[in-house]
Amino acid sequence: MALYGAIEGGGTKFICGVGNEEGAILDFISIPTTTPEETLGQAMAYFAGKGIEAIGIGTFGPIDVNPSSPAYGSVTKTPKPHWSGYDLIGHVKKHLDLPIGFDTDVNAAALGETVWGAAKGLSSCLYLTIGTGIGGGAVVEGKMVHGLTHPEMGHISVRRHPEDTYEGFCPFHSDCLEGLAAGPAVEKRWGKKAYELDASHDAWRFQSYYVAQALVNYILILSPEKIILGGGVMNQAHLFPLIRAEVQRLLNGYVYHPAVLEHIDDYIVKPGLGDKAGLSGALALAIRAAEQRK
Ligand SMILES: Nc1ncnc2c1ncn2[C@@H]1O[C@H](COP(=O)(O)OP(=O)(O)OP(=O)(O)O)[C@@H](O)[C@H]1O
Ligand SMILES: [Zn+2]
Repeated sequence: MALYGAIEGGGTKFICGVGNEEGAILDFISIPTTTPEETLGQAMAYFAGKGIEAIGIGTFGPIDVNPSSPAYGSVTKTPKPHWSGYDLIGHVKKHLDLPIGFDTDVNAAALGETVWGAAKGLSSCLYLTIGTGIGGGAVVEGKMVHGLTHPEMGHISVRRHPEDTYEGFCPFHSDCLEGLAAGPAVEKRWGKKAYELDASHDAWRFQSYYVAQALVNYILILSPEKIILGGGVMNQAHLFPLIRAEVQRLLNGYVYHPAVLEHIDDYIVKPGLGDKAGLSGALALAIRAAEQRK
């Protein structure tokens, strides 16, 4: 069976793996994210001699995902030191003469989930990660959503909880969704690590208030057939029922579909691919890139 390379590029680590078209990850390594040359140098050394047919890259952004743009495949303007403007695809091409699939980590994860995971068999799904930041990706009618650039679902505006006095930490918008509900916001607001807050803590009432508002907006705009919530903060599994109930409260019967009205436990779910959603998504990107070359 043919082998494919996958890279999940994150702010703290790059995970590189080799898998097959059944979605099996046969091997992977984790490389710390330092400078682009150092990190990608190690990644390219890993793939050398592995016999892969194509490579998929799902990465943190913002990135240029427009194939007709001169900067396609590069990181665009980011506050992250060393990475602004870096040509990721250019680096990979110097080492591997293969079809390359390229997208955001979250668009890749959404794709992987529709191919092998919780949204298998569906033509749409939304994947939201709530970690150090908040990022969302979506597949609609079988394709990742792109436009002017790529979606930036973490930075939407949400209504403030009336009891919340925390100013928010987003350097661009202060109290956007990410500024109020990513892991660092929870920790700064309460002065404790998120995993130290027990299930009855007010933190989770605030958290579900914000995340549910975001999901309601995504539901109303994109109408995804499945919503998948990943990222470190969602390890707090008790958030799922809180978020589902709040989504139903906010929609108030308006989206008249059994998925939302009756089967919401099966509509807003954790990743079917677990902590491999991003890497499997990159694998799915590689397979798509190989198919498009044919
Ligand atoms: N068990 C947990 N409970 C609550 N919060 C957690 C838990 N584990 C990690 N977090 C929080 O999640 C954040 C890290 O998220 P994650 O593990 O998804 O890493 P990440 O890849 O750096 O995030 P990002 O996708 O934004 O780059 C931290 O703010 C951390 O406090
Ligand atoms: Zn923001």
